Amino acid sequence: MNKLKEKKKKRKLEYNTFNTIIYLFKHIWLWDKPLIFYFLIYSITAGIIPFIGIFLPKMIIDELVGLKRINILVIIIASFCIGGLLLNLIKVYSQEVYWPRVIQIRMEFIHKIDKKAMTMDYQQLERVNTKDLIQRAWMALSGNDIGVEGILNQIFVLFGNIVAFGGYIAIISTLSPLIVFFLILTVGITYKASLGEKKYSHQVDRQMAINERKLKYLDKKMVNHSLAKDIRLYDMAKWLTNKYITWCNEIYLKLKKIAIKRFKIDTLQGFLSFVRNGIVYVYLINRVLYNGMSIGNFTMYFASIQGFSGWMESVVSSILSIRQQNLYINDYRNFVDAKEPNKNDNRDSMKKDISDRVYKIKLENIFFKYPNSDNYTINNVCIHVKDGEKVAIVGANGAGKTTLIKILTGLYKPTKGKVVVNGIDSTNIDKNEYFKLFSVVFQDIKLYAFSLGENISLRKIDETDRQKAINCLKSAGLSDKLKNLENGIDTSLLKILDEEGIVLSGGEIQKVALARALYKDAPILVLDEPTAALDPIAEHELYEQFDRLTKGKTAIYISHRLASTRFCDKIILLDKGSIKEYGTHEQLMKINGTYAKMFHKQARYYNSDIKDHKEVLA
Ligand SMILES: Nc1ncnc2c1ncn2[C@@H]1O[C@H](COP(=O)(O)OP(=O)(O)OP(=O)(O)O)[C@@H](O)[C@H]1O
Repeated sequence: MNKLKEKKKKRKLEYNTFNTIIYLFKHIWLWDKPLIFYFLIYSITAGIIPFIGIFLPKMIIDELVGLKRINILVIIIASFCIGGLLLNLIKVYSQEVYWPRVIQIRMEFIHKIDKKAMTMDYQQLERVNTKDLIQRAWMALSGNDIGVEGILNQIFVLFGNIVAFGGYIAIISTLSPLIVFFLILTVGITYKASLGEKKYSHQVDRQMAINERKLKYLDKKMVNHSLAKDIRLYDMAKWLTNKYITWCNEIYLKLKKIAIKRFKIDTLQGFLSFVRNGIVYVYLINRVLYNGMSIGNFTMYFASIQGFSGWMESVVSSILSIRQQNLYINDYRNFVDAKEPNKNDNRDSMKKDISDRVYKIKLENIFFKYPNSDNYTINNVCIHVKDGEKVAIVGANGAGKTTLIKILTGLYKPTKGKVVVNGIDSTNIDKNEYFKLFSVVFQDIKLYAFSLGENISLRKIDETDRQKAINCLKSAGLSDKLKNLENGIDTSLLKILDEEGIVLSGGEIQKVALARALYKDAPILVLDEPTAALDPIAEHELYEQFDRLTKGKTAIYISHRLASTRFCDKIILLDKGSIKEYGTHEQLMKINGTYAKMFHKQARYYNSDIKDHKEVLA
């Protein structure tokens, strides 16, 4: 029983329908005030128009059956037609003005998801849960009939119906309040049945968010050009297709269940409407035959009852739909408006404590555990980096080097311990100010299908210091490439948005990333395996220029090529998340531990390479 209550409690919506409507209109007021005006105009005209079709036939029939005055008939028909035409024009105009604006509002809401995803805590974003939340939030904005647009469209219709309500009630209640009650009863039964179906279909949609995420992932992989080689050479098509079919089938089975529920409700609705019309016909014919109801009134009442039934069905469907759309908007708000657990709102500004770009960084007893992991990936790490120092972090695959960099740069919050910059705990420093301290090149470099210049500055091209971007590209070793580009830094990268876009090699991409880091010109340069994709000459040149590239900066350098670490003041050997050895190259060689062993092993393969470096260093 308690479990059931708990389940019910969990399912309770955070924002009720009324709250959501206020939320939406607050945003519309903020983004597009005139839309509310068009909204009202549409509602009023849409509410009045149906009564033209109800009153016009009655008045014509009354006149034809009664006094038969041609001039009065002409006046009636002309005034109703002109009035109807004008109202229709206003309604259609406001509708046509309305829909592109509503799409614009949807775009604004979509952008709120983007903004949230771009600014939220990185660690939080990485979680699978967050990915599902984002997928569900997207659903609220995935079309014209769903979520934000769906609810606005329905409110649009509902407002029109509310205006019509007064008119219908006034007409039908003069006939018989029992008929009104009977009509409401039949519609009430359909409402109740449909509500269950709508809730069920939303639950299915929520589960589908997971299926859709899986399918999207697979879709992207199957058409991804960079995977096309593997797909062919490893004959992966069958394997991927099987997964695709399995996941598609899961979706199909869920949709089938909804379809069956809908079929049952539609059948019930059809049956009720058949019974309702039959009873109303019998009642009205009886009144004409035995109670002296005029043909004009028969026409008016019949049209009103038909209109009212249609009206009620439309109101019920609008209310159901609004309630259903609110479930999607709850999902949206649960992502967009959720408070982040890792967000630190109580930050000091670091600027007052720091002068002349001098940064002393201390990692104090850092422990870090990934979610759902039992073991610490980083285990009691203490590092002190002085200003301008060059520090290398080495270690086997999976030792925790990249994780440590993510902690240092503020992307991950340590599970225990703290990162201290110039004596201030980094959690007390404004996140954006903190990020400004680092120029980082990670292993998984991403290029954007924009111009080369924009890929360097990560700003609009007219906000880019073009000469600085060119200099950075040259420093990163792309002088020759740049010379060959007809449009220089205006050349588009990738062949996604521009057919003329260029495709860079792995090494060139790494150089672009280095140029990007140099352009940012942050006081601390962090390079995670910057030479992994470089040819020996380019690698050689990078070592040669290393001092110049990092001049005046603190540099942290992850590399598997131990020869490169000799440029550094300190070397940290990480093993299973702990610091195993710590010192200069000479010191570590002297103690003849793991570093020395790794160095000797590599030296056998890179012997000639090392000789070259010695020459460079000499
Ligand atoms: N996002 C993540 N979620 C869970 N575990 C992770 C995540 N990223 C890395 N790990 C795990 O943490 C460990 C350390 O990974 P990390 O990438 O820091 O190692 P690394 O020393 O940089 O390795 P490499 O030299 O191969 O780049 C690995 O065992 C890895 O599986």
